[in-house]
Amino acid sequence: MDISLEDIGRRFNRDWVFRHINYRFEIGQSYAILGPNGSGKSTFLQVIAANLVPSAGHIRYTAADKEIAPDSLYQYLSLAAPYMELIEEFTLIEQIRFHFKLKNYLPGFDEETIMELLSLQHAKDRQIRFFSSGMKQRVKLALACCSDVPLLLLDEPTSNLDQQGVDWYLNLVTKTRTDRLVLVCSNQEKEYGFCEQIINIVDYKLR
Ligand SMILES: Nc1ncnc2c1ncn2[C@@H]1O[C@H](COP(=O)(O)OP(=O)(O)OP(=O)(O)O)[C@@H](O)[C@H]1O
Repeated sequence: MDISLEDIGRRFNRDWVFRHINYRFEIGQSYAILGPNGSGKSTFLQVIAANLVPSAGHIRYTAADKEIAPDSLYQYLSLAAPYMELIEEFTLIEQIRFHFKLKNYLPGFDEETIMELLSLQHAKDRQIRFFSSGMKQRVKLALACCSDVPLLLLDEPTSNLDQQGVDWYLNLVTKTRTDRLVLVCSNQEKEYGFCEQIINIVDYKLR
């Protein structure tokens, strides 16, 4: 999966969040999207995920030399973000089974290994709405990272995680990022230290 940004911009009403971004994201690389609160990181990620259309420019998605239409992109990506909700009424096992009806498991993972990875076997039949915010964050990250898709999008991946959770996330992402394109929106070094490339969204404001 490669993504080419051709002079893209996004505005809300008359305010440009970012403009004139020309960039190429390549498979096998991890990219950190940096910027302070409100600078446009999440908006940028939503545009890349084709959940928002760019207000200017074009995005080209290619996988195995074939162009992918933006409305098919959802099949190629997984996303973990604070604004992405789990299904609160589901039990943990129902949530996992539901997710993996829509996406395949990354090779080497299945229902059992994900449950082990989460260390939540005791909470298998508990509804998600009774989980702590840190437990929910671990579930979101495990579902996203263990899905067999070439594009992995992580927005503030360590939100609600304690130090042990941060180490758990780093271990998970190290195990699962090989041969994929990974984008991490962040303003905390601890969550993007593994990224080979850095993009500052503030470099693309009001130019
Ligand atoms: N749907 C919307 N309508 C209008 N303005 C919006 C909308 N979504 C975001 N914005 C504005 O776009 C700007 C960028 O917001 P965004 O959430 O992308 O920033 P961010 O860098 O991800 O912030 P944070 O680090 O706080 O999550 C902000 O000024 C925000 O108010």
